[in-house]
Amino acid sequence: SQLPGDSMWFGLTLVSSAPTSGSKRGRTDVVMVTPWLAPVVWEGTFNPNLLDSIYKLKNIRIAATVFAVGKYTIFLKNFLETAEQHFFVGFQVHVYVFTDRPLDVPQVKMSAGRQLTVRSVPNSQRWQEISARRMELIQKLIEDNLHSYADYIFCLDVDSQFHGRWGTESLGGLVGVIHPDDRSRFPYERRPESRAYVAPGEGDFYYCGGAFGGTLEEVHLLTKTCHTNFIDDAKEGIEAAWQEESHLNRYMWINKPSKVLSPEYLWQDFKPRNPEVHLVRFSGVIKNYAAIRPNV
Ligand SMILES: CC(=O)N[C@H]1[C@@H](OP(=O)(O)OP(=O)(O)OC[C@H]2O[C@@H](n3ccc(=O)[nH]c3=O)[C@H](O)[C@@H]2O)O[C@H](CO)[C@H](O)[C@@H]1O
Ligand SMILES: [Mn+2]
Repeated sequence: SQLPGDSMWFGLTLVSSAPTSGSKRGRTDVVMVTPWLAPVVWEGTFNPNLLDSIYKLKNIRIAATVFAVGKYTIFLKNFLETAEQHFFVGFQVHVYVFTDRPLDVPQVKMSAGRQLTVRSVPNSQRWQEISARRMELIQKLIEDNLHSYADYIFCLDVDSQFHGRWGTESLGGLVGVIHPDDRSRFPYERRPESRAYVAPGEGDFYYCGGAFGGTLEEVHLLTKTCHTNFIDDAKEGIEAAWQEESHLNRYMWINKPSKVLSPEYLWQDFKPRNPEVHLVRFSGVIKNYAAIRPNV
């Protein structure tokens, strides 16, 4: 069977007229590849139909984790409904909702091939702990034989919604999302005592804690390492500036992601769209921190 491609891509055009400026598939205004040769995914740099047809043949299964502890259950409905519209549409998707309020998980109609599982987790009096503990629980989920049910996994913040396609173009071994804020505004953990330490001048991108993924093996190693380092830090009385996000950034500095997703994959609703962002696919919703978090 023939794959829906763009024949211009094949043959000698690779040499003479590489599809960059002006073409559907290429951008000159943004970085499209990292210095370690991982693609950076932007709208206009890939052919969605071609990618889908490749992965359809592989019959892939995608797991997604989302945590809704305490009042954060209010975000679930919108998250799940928009995921139905935009997240790996047409593929096998298994969403794992972690919550302390299973009765508050809304009934959202899911298409064939898609399902939802609720897992109970304890509450906590500190949002920092709720956020950080995700690493341990994702690690355990993968260890609990997730290999029988999924090939790839994405771990997402619940206080967010989909607006545009998030699909096969995002697949890779280890996948990070570039934070929408200027890196200088989001410092890495700078205390050398912390296992999340990133020295001045180090760091490639500042990655989001609110979205990452990859193969089960890679995400298992990431979550296990971040969890262990977070706990070992805690034993010495230190908590990284942005909890597990700091540890994730340290991890991805040492272990380079094989694919990097542009800030299209986690924008913020309160933030005006930057000109290089042609499409917001997923974004954090505006929230009243004081009203929904258990502590300030
Ligand atoms: C967009 C983004 O990259 N956000 C990251 C950022 O802040 P955020 O301000 O986005 O953190 P947040 O309040 O959304 O907490 C992260 C996540 O933890 C869960 N949660 C949190 C509190 C609570 O009471 N109940 C609950 O369920 C929920 O899934 C939430 O989405 O920094 C955090 C670490 O400090 C995390 O790394 C977040 O992923
Ligand atoms: Mn969030």
